[in-house]
Amino acid sequence: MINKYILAFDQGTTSSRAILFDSKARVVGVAQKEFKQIYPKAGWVEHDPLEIWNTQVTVAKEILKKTNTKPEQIAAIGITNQRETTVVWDKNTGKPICNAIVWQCRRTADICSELNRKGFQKYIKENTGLIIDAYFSATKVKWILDNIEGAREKANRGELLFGTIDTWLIWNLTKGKLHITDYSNASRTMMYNIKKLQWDENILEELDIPYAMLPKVRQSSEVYGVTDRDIFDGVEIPIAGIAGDQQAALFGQACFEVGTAKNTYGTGCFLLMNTGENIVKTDNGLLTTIAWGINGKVEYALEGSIFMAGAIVQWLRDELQLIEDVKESEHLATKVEDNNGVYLVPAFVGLGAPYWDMYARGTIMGLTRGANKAHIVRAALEAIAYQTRDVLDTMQQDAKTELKFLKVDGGAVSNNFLMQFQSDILNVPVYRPKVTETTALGAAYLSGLAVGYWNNKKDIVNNWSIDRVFRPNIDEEVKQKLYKGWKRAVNRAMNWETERD
Ligand SMILES: Nc1ncnc2c1ncn2[C@@H]1O[C@H](COP(=O)(O)OP(=O)(O)O)[C@@H](O)[C@H]1O
Ligand SMILES: O=P(O)(O)OC[C@H](O)CO
Repeated sequence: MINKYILAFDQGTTSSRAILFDSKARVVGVAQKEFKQIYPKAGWVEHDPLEIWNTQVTVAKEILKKTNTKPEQIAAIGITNQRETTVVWDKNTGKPICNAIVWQCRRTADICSELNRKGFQKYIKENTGLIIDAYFSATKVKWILDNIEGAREKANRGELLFGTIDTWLIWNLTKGKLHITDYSNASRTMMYNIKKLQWDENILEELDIPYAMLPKVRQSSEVYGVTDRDIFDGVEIPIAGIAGDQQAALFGQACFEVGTAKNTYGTGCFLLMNTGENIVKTDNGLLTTIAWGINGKVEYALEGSIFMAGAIVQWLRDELQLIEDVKESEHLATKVEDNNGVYLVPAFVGLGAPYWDMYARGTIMGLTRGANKAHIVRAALEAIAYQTRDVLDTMQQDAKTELKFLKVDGGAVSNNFLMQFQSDILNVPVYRPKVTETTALGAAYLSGLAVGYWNNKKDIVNNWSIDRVFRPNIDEEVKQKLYKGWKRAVNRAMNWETERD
């Protein structure tokens, strides 16, 4: 019998990846392609949807070739994606009517301020679990309909479709047969009612978004359909799992028990805690989100979304050119004894949880003549850990629970300095698993469960194993002083831009 594998598509903010997993959840191979980040104006971020599709399908084909795998050896495809990023395309031509508006894009801040002024905060929080912010898809769709020529008329005639990246990929994989998303992605749009489990008519009406544009919401693990024959050498591969990347990582980290949590360190940082079938009320800057829908049951999570994490290190590399490679950041940070009073507040696209300040901007504070580039690099890494502490403190308070350990994953967890400092500043052990591709793994599990490749969650728990544990090892007084400095620095960064700007 030929070996069967699961193919995961991990469509992230900076790259498209295809990862092949075997039944022990081992990575058989990875193919990855970066794509263009488009910054048309300060605070705006776009992607070309066609480039996203092309890079994703190219890496999928590449990984099959690289590992000598035939399409018929793929038991199922699981899809995970950068969330909230909004694509609107013409149903008849299949062509996007403009670039995708990326989750980080701030162009709809004023639409959000208007919703705030009209007093929609409570309704949005109670029904979508979210905080009104340019981060989520709803105002991005409104912006497209209001600003792209002819869009509103076409939408009213039922000719336009909206989708997050999962929806866009599946539409293309099935040549327009499926226009679907899953609960976890729908819950990030700010127009999905997470209590009633349906698109929210009141929000759609307020933003003037036609219902006909919206995808059908499905479970995160079920066979939705098959890939078009033209894509993988005449073979139809089942598409059987969908989840937003952060929820997929929660699944891949086997955080199935209520109160277990993971933090993913990629472009941003996303800390999610499983709250089971309960919607935990939070008024302190966290989000309530759908973790996944599986076997007819929907489970929820609390989320702290941090917009800039690993991306700060890329900025040090690409814009300041302080380092040549992101890996160098660890060496530089450990070359100095401490941050020398330097704080970097990475509010480049505003601040997410728990501050939610669309008008905050990046700052470097506490510079003196003694500050050198190693201090700035260290401050950048420390900022990732401080932001995580801000979120975790709030989460423990809201969920009325104390975390015993934090599971971590994502590109930046290879940085040992960052992981140790994270444990120090949280005062919680940090568990780094052997497979840190947990986002892709989560999508693989969701699809594998749907086709019987894996039997149940127990298989997943058994596959999870630790690479290294980082334990708190810092003087209490030093820790407190450091964190206090961070809080002061954040204060200075907040509200830098104003609505008028
Ligand atoms: N050794 C490292 N130290 C610090 N940051 C790192 C390191 N390796 C990778 N990163 C950061 O991790 C991010 C990439 O992680 P990844 O999980 O691939 O992100 P995404 O899915 O958001 O594209 C980049 O922002 C990069 O700067
Ligand atoms: O592409 P990532 O991994 O940074 O994830 C982006 C998030 O899904 C945004 O909500």
